[in-house]
Amino acid sequence: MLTNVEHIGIAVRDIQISNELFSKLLNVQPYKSETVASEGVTTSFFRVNQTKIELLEATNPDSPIAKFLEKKGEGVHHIAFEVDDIVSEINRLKEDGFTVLNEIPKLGADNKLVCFLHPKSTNSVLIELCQERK
Ligand SMILES: CC[C@H](C(=O)O)C(=O)SCCNC(=O)CCNC(=O)[C@H](O)C(C)(C)COP(=O)(O)OP(=O)(O)OC[C@H]1O[C@@H](n2cnc3c(N)ncnc32)[C@H](O)[C@@H]1OP(=O)(O)O
Ligand SMILES: [Co+2]
Repeated sequence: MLTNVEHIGIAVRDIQISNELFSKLLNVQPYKSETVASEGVTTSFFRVNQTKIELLEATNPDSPIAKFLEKKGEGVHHIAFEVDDIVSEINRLKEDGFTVLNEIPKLGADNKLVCFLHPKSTNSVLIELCQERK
């Protein structure tokens, strides 16, 4: 079951500049900055009531964020949903015809296990599923 929008991922060129912009916009400071080497990203997280904004800067040219920036520029990159049981959600979504990019959940930021659905199977919106790591 997808329970809520866990975060909205936004691709940015310079996370320091964007941290300042979003701190002003949201009137709150980021509560965390974290590099996820396996994804080639540095992130910062802002809490906005029950959801979060995740800013993402590429740490190398092969990063998905670098490719996204090249192709589409800065902007909304993905929507992440919280799930109670990521493995059963992966199985359900596969059965329902969605393309799961990593069938084995991987370590995400902010103490989550994550997977992604290919945008080609979700009306061109990159979807991430996140389960809190126990
Ligand atoms: C895990 C840490 C953190 C967290 O929250 O915990 C993160 O969120 S990390 C976020 C970065 N990691 C990822 O995005 C992993 C999943 N993404 C991928 O595997 C790729 O980026 C993929 C498959 C979505 C796209 O790969 P690539 O860019 O190499 O392929 P194409 O250029 O051929 O794109 C295929 C097709 O998809 C469109 N596209 C690409 N990215 C997006 C996007 N973010 N939203 C919507 N659509 C996207 C791209 O334009 C192509 O469409 P086409 O019509 O052919 O142009
Ligand atoms: Co994310």
